[in-house]
Amino acid sequence: MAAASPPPQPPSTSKSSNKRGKRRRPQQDPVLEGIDSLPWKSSLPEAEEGDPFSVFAGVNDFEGGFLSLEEVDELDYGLSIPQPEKKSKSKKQKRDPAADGAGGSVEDKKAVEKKKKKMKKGKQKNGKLTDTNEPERNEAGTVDSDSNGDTKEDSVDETEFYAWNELRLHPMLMKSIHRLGFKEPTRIQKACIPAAAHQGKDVIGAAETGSGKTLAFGLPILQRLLEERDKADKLLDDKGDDANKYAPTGVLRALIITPTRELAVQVTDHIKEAAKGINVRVVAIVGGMSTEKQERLLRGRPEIIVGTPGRLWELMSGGEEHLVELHSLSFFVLDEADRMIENGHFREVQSIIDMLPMSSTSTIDQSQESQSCVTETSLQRKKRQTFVFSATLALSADFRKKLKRGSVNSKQAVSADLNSIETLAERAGMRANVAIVDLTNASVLASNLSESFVEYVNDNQAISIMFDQFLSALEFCFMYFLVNLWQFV
Ligand SMILES: Nc1ncnc2c1ncn2[C@@H]1O[C@H](COP(=O)(O)OP(=O)(O)OP(=O)(O)O)[C@@H](O)[C@H]1O
Repeated sequence: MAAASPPPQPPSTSKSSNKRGKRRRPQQDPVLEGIDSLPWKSSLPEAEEGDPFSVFAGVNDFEGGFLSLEEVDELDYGLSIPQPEKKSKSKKQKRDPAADGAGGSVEDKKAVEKKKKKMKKGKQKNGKLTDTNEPERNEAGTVDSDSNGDTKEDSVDETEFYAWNELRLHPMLMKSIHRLGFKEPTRIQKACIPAAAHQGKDVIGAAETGSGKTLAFGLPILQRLLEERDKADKLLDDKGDDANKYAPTGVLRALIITPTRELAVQVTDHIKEAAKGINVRVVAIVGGMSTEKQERLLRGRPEIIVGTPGRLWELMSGGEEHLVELHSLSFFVLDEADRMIENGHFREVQSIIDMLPMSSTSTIDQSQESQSCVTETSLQRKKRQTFVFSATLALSADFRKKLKRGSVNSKQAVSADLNSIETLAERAGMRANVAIVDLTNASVLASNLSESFVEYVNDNQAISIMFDQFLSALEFCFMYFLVNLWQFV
């Protein structure tokens, strides 16, 4: 018997990294030889002998290694793969310049600038109100907000923004507005912000799509968080650590529900833009994204969450800690409430609302109903504001009366008719002194009609015309009577 030939030895790896990418193939196959002759580059770092990383990366052409089998989501798992220091010039130039950000060559930076300008132009063409400094999205569809956000403030002429003065927004928010280049508040913002931010009222706001509703509720939320921080800072000397309770951190402060994923991401980005430079975390929780990733985001304990009803309810009913600790929730917002109802999200929204801590009288019932929800005092409940925004609105004449009766009573009363914005508002515990701002075409038309009627009645000339017409009619009747007198006789 012939002696068994020794197993083929793997080639040395220390000589050339270029060899790594090549698999050994039968030399006689010309096609494969051609493929092998291509200038393959290794996607993995060169393995050193004795390097424990080699186990994963593979030390040679035969072993492969785990990491060569699949793409590793570096961002998700926090795994950083060391890159070889040397990079060929041609590879650099091929990279997407927009992905490079701050680093990169001068050419790259120029390309980024060009791309940004192009994007801005495209957006402005889309009409409606335009955001002059709209941020770029990251791979998750949200905006990377940096901590300073100071881009344009230095060159801002503040007098151009005087229209915002009457809204008395926090200086940090005014900085954001300067940066965004919004010279004046939109009508819905002008009407809603004073009631929501300074009078602490609930708000029902209705205005057409693209009218600036997001900031109409977004700015009051940020305003309150900033005011609380200022207060806590002032009290720090007197009260020490106790001052922190005026500005609780690490708890959910605002829950915003939107009917679609796209809208949730859009609202998140918009609020993030306004919150740039303010240490407030805003996170989108929507269907279609990995649950693990969202759970990770929630572990960061963001103050503001924008989400779609389905995914939010899935996490809440599963007892997700950050989402069920609602004792410090100060804002509950239903955005595009009309679409929420149309899209058949009613049950989920209703379930979420039922998790919210309610009035002091119902606190016990409520805590029994929703197992994992932390209860609160009536004082805290008073502090929660409810905002309902919509593009259309139809409220019944006795809406305020219904609210006065209270959400606890109405809970049973409305259960039969679930399908209306009113019902959602009532159920969410909206207060009777709610500010109702209806700027929809229907309401504008109605008010215009009544105005013209009032004008007509008050106008002397119009009255005299009516009187003349009345006399002519009387005259006509009299003549008719005379002409036909013989018949009467
Ligand atoms: N005061 C303002 N001045 C100029 N542009 C503004 C102002 N407020 C908001 N915008 C811009 O107007 C656009 C529309 O705003 P927003 O998305 O809030 O409207 P919306 O009423 O919520 O619309 P939708 O019903 O589609 O959600 C956005 O690009 C936003 O950046």
